[in-house]
Amino acid sequence: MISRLVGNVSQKLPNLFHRVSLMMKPQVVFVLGGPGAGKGTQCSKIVGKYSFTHLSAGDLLREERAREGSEYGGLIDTYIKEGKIVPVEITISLLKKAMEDTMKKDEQKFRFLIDGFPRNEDNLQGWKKAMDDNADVKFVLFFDCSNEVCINRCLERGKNSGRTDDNRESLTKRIQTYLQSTRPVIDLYEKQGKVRTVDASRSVEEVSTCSHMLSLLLLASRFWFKRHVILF
Ligand SMILES: Nc1ccn([C@H]2C[C@H](O)[C@@H](COP(=O)(O)OP(=O)(O)OP(=O)(O)O)O2)c(=O)n1
Ligand SMILES: Nc1nc2c(ncn2[C@@H]2O[C@H](COP(=O)(O)OP(=O)(O)O)[C@@H](O)[C@H]2O)c(=O)[nH]1
Ligand SMILES: [Mg+2]
Repeated sequence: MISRLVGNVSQKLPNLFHRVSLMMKPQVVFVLGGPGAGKGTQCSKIVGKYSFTHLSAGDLLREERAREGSEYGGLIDTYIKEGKIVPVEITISLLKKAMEDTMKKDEQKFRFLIDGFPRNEDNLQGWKKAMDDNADVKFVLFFDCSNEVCINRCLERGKNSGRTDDNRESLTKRIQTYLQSTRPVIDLYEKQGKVRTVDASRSVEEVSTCSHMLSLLLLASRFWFKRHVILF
């Protein structure tokens, strides 16, 4: 009986191992805050200091919009101009690919700052479905400042950014989307004790040297170790 069982298992093992592979498990910080709160600026500075890879959901969507032959270009364009959030299936596939490509190139690059995601309930559910088992969300870095500061910064940025949404009309909608859709996501993580708030109303220099933020990231880059997930 036992030998028959062992025989059966050993016959199946090569097949099983053939299909099993190990993948690095990304360690993730979500970076959230209003439009113009400084997410992109501060992420670039963090990347210069610590071993994180910065992925901006907005940048990935803009790249996809510009990619020749993209089947989603038109849809992304409309959503961005309207200040609405693109359906998560598109955003998550771009994020997943960017993470996989980064880790394939360099095994040590498993710590990610994901900026501008999850922005609404749809984003959150999409992440849970596709990524909850495949990545660890360590905390949410929340750049907090008033709507007025956000709007003024984006209008200032709009003078040179060439972005189709840095104008008053799009900004009014973006702020509304932020308040109605993104704040509830931040509140949800707050209830789980996962939000680390940074006062983003100060100067770029002051925010980037904020000791609270730096100590969190220093700890992360020293003590988050490489982990694997088994894929069948
Ligand atoms: N998860 C996301 C992130 C972004 N976007 C789209 C809608 C956003 O209005 C636009 C720009 O996002 P960015 O994060 O690049 O924009 P900002 O950095 O200016 O921040 P914010 O949109 O918070 O304004 O991209 C989206 O649909 N889904
Ligand atoms: N005062 C101040 N301005 C900032 C800060 N971070 C960014 N900015 C300015 O605000 C604008 C928006 O910054 P960005 O990083 O694109 O914000 P995001 O929309 O949150 O990604 C830029 O033009 C920056 O020059 C900050 O910490 N303090
Ligand atoms: Mg940005």
